[in-house]
Amino acid sequence: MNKNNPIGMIDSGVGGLTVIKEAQKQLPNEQFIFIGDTARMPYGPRTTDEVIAYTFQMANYLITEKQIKMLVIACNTATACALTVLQKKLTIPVIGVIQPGAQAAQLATKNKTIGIIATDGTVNSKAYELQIHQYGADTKVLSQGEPDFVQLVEANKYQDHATRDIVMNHLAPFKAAGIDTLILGCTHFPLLEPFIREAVGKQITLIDSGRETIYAIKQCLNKLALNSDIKHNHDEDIYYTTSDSDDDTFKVIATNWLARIHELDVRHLKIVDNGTLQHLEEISMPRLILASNNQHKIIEIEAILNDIGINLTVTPLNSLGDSVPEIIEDGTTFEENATKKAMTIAKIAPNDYILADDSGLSIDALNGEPGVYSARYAGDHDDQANNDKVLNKLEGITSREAQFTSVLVLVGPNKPKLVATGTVRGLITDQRYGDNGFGYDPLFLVPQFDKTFAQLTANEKNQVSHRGLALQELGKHLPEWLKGGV
Ligand SMILES: O=c1[nH]c(=O)c2ncn([C@@H]3O[C@H](COP(=O)(O)OP(=O)(O)OP(=O)(O)O)[C@@H](O)[C@H]3O)c2[nH]1
Ligand SMILES: [Mg+2]
Repeated sequence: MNKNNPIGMIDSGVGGLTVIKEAQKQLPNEQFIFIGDTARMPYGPRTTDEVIAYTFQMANYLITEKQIKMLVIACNTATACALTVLQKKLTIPVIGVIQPGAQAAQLATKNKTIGIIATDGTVNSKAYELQIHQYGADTKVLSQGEPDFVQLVEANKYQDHATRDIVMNHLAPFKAAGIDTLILGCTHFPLLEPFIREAVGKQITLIDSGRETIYAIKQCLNKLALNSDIKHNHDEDIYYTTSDSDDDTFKVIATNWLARIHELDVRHLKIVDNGTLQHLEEISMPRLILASNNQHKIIEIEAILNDIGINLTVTPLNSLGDSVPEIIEDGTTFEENATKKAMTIAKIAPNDYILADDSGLSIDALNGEPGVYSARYAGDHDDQANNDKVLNKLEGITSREAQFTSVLVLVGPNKPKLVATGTVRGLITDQRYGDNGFGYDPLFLVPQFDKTFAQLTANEKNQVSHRGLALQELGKHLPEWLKGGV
């Protein structure tokens, strides 16, 4: 499991945003991908089987499409119904909100009397009681279902005056009940915290289960050495909803509640008949990052991919901005270097496909030189000096045979690396011919055309070049590779 992969978080709707908000504050290095199942909320009145099924669907999407390293169920009802089942079936760690909230409440209570407000589903499951009693069997627990609170928050009425009156009314019994600690046992409820606080009084400790869950996430990351070592900017977090794409209530609440400077990346997931979740654009267009700083190569690769019908959005490396680390090409083979390029970029873009090319010219009479040193044979990417060095070294030598090699390495989320090689044989001329192409192109004569690469059009070069052949080879294995996983 790659520790730089994102953490998935799921909820029935906007409630989990209270957990995300705390997580964004306390875990600056992690990237979060959130799903709010707004199309099927509220979960409170649903059957256990339904909640388990929905929770699995979201978990499956996040695991297969987003390669999450950990799942947080930021919903009390879903935790009560599905946590144990998910923990058994999934291979990644799964964390719920109930145990951390129960533990914090047990630590906070002095008079051993704890109140809980939650959805009916959570209250009926008795999940909090069970947990609380694990830490102290004699603690008195008073639970109250508050399904209306969820609806008020989801309808973006959590700051309304009328909502305040409802909260004051509903929570009045707790004042008389002698509790000293109240668990907000639904992740929607922290949005109502000011009203809840007013209703129960200052002396009562409010436990926000979601906030307590952050400690559990931290502990788990530490224990499994899964802390991301890249500082993810939380503006990269993605928020999915399952309701209609033109319903922007979620975005309004999320923008207001999370108060982030950049516009939130809110996307829509379609629920397909069999319960699978799909993001249509993401399905048709996975991103392919070309891990190369060589613009000539990028242009060639884009043109060839287009030619052979590989329909992916190609992202050049330089569009990733400052986050791209330096890649030291100290391998002894083209494959080693190409792998290094691909893996370095995969670390900063774990959810994308990455294609790297390492290539070079190998001259028979020079024992394969310049080979992996092609880019820096005489001077670093100094084509003029590199060409001169080749011509000088071959002066008086009649054997002019040479070969270009391109080794491509493709990596992708949860995929083994795919390697494809292309080679083209030719002759080194005694002077430069032609102006097209780059690198050693003016010295590399292709017998079939009796022209150097630099005298061929881009299209002609791509038909026979090492890079063109390597990409054709890659294309052959691509459909199978895209289907498979590690
Ligand atoms: O005349 C050429 N026609 C080609 O078609 C070609 N392909 C590779 N080369 C040479 O080999 C080096 C690769 O080195 P290389 O794989 O490290 O690439 P690079 O450093 O240029 O870019 P990057 O992909 O590493 O960012 C390049 O710089 C060139 O000198 C070529 N020369
Ligand atoms: Mg290079």
